[in-house]
Amino acid sequence: MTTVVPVSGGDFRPYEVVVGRGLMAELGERMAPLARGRTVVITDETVGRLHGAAALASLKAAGVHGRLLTVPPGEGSKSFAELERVIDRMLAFQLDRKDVVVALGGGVVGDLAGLAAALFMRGIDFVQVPTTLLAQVDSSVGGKTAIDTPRGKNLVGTFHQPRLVVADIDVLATLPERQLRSGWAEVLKHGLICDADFFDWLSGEGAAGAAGDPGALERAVVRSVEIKSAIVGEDEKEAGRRALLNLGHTFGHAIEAELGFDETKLTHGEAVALGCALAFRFSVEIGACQPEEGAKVKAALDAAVLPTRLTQVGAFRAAALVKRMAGDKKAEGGRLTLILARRIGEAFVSKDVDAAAVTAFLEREIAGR
Ligand SMILES: NC(=O)c1ccc[n+]([C@@H]2O[C@H](COP(=O)([O-])OP(=O)(O)OC[C@H]3O[C@@H](n4cnc5c(N)ncnc54)[C@H](O)[C@@H]3O)[C@@H](O)[C@H]2O)c1
Ligand SMILES: O=C(O)C(=O)C[C@@H](O)[C@H](O)[C@H](O)COP(=O)(O)O
Ligand SMILES: [Zn+2]
Repeated sequence: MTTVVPVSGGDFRPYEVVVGRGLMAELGERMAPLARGRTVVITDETVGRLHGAAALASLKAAGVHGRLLTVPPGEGSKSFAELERVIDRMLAFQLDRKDVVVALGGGVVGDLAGLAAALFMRGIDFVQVPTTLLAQVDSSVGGKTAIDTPRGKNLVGTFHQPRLVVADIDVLATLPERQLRSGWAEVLKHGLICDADFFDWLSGEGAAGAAGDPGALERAVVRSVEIKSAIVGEDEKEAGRRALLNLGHTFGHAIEAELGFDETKLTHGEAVALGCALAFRFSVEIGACQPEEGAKVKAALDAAVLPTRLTQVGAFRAAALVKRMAGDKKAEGGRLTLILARRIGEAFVSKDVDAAAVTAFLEREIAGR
C-alpha cells in the first residue's frame, strides 16, 4: 500500500511525501508534472551504482530526460569544495530555472543537492528520493539543507523545501545493517519527542524494523514522516517547536565534530542515539524526568545496537564538548539551549542551560560514572 503524507503550513508550497514499495519504477511518472525540462540526478557513487540506472530508466519511460551527477559517498561531501563542484557541473550541463534536481541518496546527498538547488540561479526545484532509512524518516522532509565546516555541523545552509519526496521502502534492502540501525535512532527520536505509543511499538513488535523487516520499516517511516510533517508545518524555520526535532543533536553534533565528522567512527544516527541517551540522563539528573524513563530509552537503543555511553565511542574532554555545544545554532549569545524530556513522548526546549552543570555531567559520563 502506498501512503501519501502531506506537508503544508507556513509560507512554503505544500508537497507530498509518498511512502511505499516499488516506487522507484513510478518516479518518472510522479515527477513528470514537475519536470517540464530536464533533471539532474545527484547521487553518491555507491547509490549511483546500486539504484542510478533504475531511477534514470523510470524518468526516461515517463519522457523526462535525466543525467547522473555523482559525488563521493560520506559526510566529507557536505563541503564548500563539493558544493562548488556540483554547481559547476550543473552550469556545464546548461540547466536552467525550469530544470529540476533529484537528490537520490542518503542525508548527505539530500543536504548537499538541496543546497545546490537552493543556490543555483537563486533557486530551482528539487525532489528528494531518499535511499537510507535516516533520509526517509527525517532528512528528506522539512527543507533543511546544509554543508559542514571544520567548525561545526550544518553551519552553512538554507531552508529550501522539496517539491516532492518519494520514499521507496524496497531500496532499503541494499542498505548495510549499520546504516539501518543509524536511521533507527532518528525513528526512536520521533517517538521520544511526542509519541509514547509509537515508542512502545518501536521497542516491542516494531523493533523488527531495525533488523530490516519491510512491513515494520514502512510503518516506522510513515509515522516518522507524519510526526515530522506536523512539526515542520507548524514551525518551518525553527522559531520554536521545530527545535524539538533536535533532541539528541546538541550533544550529538558536538561529538561528531570532535571526531572530525568521521562516520567510520560514528555515524550521524549513532551520534543522535548517544545524544538522546545523554539528554535523558541529564533530564533525570536535573529532576525533570524519572530514572525509569532514562532506563527505557537506553534499553531501546541498546536493543538496536546503538551507542548510549561516551566511553563506547572514544576519549573526550567535557570542556571541548561544551564549547562545541555553545556554537550550536540553537545557542543564543553563547548560552546553551538543550532539548530535554519530562518523560518519553514529552520533550521540551530548555534555554539558558547552566554550562557548568552540563560540564560536570559530561565529566562524570566521560569517567564512566
Ligand atoms: N536535513 C535534515 O533535516 C537532516 C536530518 C537528519 C540528518 N541529516 C544529515 O544527513 C546525513 C546523514 O545521512 P545518512 O545517514 O543517510 O548518511 P549518508 O547519506 O552518508 O548515507 C550513508 C551511507 O549509505 C550509503 N547508501 C545510501 N543509500 C544506500 C542504499 N540504498 N543501499 C546501500 N548503500 C546506501 C551511502 O553511500 C553512504 O555510504 C548527515 O549529514 C546529517 O547531518 C539531515
Ligand atoms: O529537521 C530538523 O529540524 C532536525 O533537527 C532534524 C535533525 O535530525 C537533522 O539532523 C538536522 O539536520 C539538524 O539540524 P541542525 O539545524 O541542528 O543542524
Ligand atoms: Zn539528525
